[in-house]
Amino acid sequence: MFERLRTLHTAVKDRSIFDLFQRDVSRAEQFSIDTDNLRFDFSKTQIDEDILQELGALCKARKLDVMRENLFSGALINETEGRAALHTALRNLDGDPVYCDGQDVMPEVLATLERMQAFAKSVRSGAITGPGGGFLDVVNIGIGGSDLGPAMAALALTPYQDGPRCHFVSNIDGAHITDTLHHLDPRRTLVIVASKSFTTVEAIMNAKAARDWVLAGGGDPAAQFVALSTAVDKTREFGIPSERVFGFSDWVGGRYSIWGPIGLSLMIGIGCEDFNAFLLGGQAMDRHFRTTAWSENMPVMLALTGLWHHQICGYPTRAVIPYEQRLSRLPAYLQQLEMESNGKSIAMDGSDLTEPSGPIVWGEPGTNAQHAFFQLIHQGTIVVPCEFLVGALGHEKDLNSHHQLLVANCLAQSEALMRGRSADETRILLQEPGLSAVDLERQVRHRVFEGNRPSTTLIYPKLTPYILGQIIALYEHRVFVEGALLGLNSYDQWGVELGKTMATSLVPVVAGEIPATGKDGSTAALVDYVLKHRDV
Ligand SMILES: O=P(O)(O)OC[C@H]1O[C@](O)(CO)[C@@H](O)[C@@H]1O
Repeated sequence: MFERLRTLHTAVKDRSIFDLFQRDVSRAEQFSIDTDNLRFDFSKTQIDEDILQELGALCKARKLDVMRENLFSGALINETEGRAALHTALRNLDGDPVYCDGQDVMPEVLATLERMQAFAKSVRSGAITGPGGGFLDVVNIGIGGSDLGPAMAALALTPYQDGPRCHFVSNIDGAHITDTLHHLDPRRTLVIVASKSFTTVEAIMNAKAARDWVLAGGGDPAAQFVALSTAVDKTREFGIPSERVFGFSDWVGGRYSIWGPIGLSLMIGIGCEDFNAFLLGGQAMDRHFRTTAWSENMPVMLALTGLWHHQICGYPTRAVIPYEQRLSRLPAYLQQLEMESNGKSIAMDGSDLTEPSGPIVWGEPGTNAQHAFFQLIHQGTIVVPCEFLVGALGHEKDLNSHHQLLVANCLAQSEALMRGRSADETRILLQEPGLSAVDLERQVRHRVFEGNRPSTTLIYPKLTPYILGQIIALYEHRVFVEGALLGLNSYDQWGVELGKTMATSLVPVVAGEIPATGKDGSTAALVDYVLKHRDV
């Protein structure tokens, strides 16, 4: 499918990216995309005009415009589950009709949003309280898409946090809920049980533990529990009153759900106005994605740059490095968004995928990452394309020099990765009296940077709710484009099922209730180890 692109890659792979800038003074402008004060710069890559043309031809051949329209218009693009993928409707604040199965989904979306707003306002104002008084803390219990989105965004938007403190419990490891609830007041804590299916064992088990904690502390679960789910019958069984349940439809995928009820903790933390700004940012990116030609379309170019590096150049992973401490959960969020969506080996039509699926995505915030794994990124034998994110301004006005140093570091990394440092340049730096020629040469070899390592930079004015909304929607659409070009379904996740089933069957084995009969030698020996060490 990508033969012509591979031929182009072979032709250009050894040329100097840095030289491309010498030859074309407009390269930075030409290979950057702006929308609504966000800039995506992909000029520090090997992509040139010919490659762009070919990538554009690929979009055309794959009928990306038709598929894009299917996404927005509620077609059942999640074919293996017979569902639409309509998360964009959750931020369609104008309420223009969006039809799914012949029904306009917008009246219900907007009504739920209004209910969420009324509830969030009452919690924030103290009109709704726990038995001990106004809520001081909100604990969101959920995992995967029912955790990563609000947890990532609540941290990202800390400067806007002016409501009760938000906490997130996801792991089945009892340490997570224990350490979270430890300092909280069981009579003044609001517990939000977030689970699309309301069957996920981690969410339900932690919710039960939280309920026990509330009861033991003299609280009242009926007044302190809220559920966010598509499974209203199951929330009822759990004992959560229907007026405290915020439902959504199955056309919202877990990892795309932060825009609706799953975002309730965020809404309570930052307030309705800022949450609205977050939705507006997402909506602005939707409009841009839906209406802009490929060559000027930010999500498309982000996806195509990723496709160029992974599927064509063969770089197995991509590092996401936000120079923004508050985006430290973004890499984890993107790992679910990208790898759960596009980590597939079967195409939509049931055939084997003929091209590599989506890449491994990983990362940490800068500058910390520089002092950890950047050695490998600069001098290792594996090329890791880096995706930098940075804001022109920080929120800490009195620490402006910190921010300048942060930005300088971000720009320095992408420059250093591209330019490298030659042996001659290194030799000059190392010259010192008394250093023998042999020692000098030995040192030089270790200190040379071959450079020519690609990176992109997403730069924004300042991390506001609106900008965060733009960024998250940008990445969502990038996943859609990559999935569409590969011909796979980005909206199911069957690959997470097997491990869940096996865990269920192993519970009585690990509890020592039944023997490990039929298990492989390694699993049986590990169970044996656990049973022997249980009382230590
Ligand atoms: O919201 P739920 O139904 O509890 O699911 C949580 C997460 O589990 C997954 O199904 C994967 O196991 C994710 O797709 C989802 O976000």
